[in-house]
Amino acid sequence: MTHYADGQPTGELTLRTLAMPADANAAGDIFGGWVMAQMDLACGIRAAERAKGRVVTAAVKEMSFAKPMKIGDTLCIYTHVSRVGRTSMTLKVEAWAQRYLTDRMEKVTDADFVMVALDGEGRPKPVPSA
Ligand SMILES: CC(=O)SCCNC(=O)CCNC(=O)[C@H](O)C(C)(C)COP(=O)(O)OP(=O)(O)OC[C@H]1O[C@@H](n2cnc3c(N)ncnc32)[C@H](O)[C@@H]1OP(=O)(O)O
Repeated sequence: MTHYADGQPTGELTLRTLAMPADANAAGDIFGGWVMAQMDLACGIRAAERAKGRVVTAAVKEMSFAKPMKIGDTLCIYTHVSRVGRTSMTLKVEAWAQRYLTDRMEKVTDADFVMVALDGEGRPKPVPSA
């Protein structure tokens, strides 16, 4: 049974992937930029589904890393669309590490991402009603 060390994740599980040696420094710690990139990918998936079309990342709000991610951990990204504006969507994003070969889940970081719906020419367009 999965053991969550930092409360329960918020939102839907949107992306899972494995942290590999190429994503780490010499000490085996995973680069923060790699974790951020996976969070961005998850937001792209979730926001495009909500917008029913092309989206782009407009802003990432404050982010700090509470715990390290290590080679072999499975990164689990949870997303929740917390606000829909005219053309923008705010997503609450949480990154959790499932520790290597265990059922222990620890929260690594979280942030708010602002995604904007775009038309074919790359201009902001209204997000359709759900
Ligand atoms: C540089 C890179 O490659 S970063 C990686 C990928 N990201 C990008 O390429 C995005 C580059 N940026 C852009 O294309 C543009 O700035 C856009 C599309 C995000 C916004 O275009 P703008 O002409 O500023 O559009 P506009 O002012 O109408 O804003 C659109 C929406 O985004 C919101 N928004 C724009 N910038 C921000 C921001 N920094 N923080 C929060 N919301 C923002 C606006 O509030 C608006 O929301 P609403 O329609 O729900 O009220």
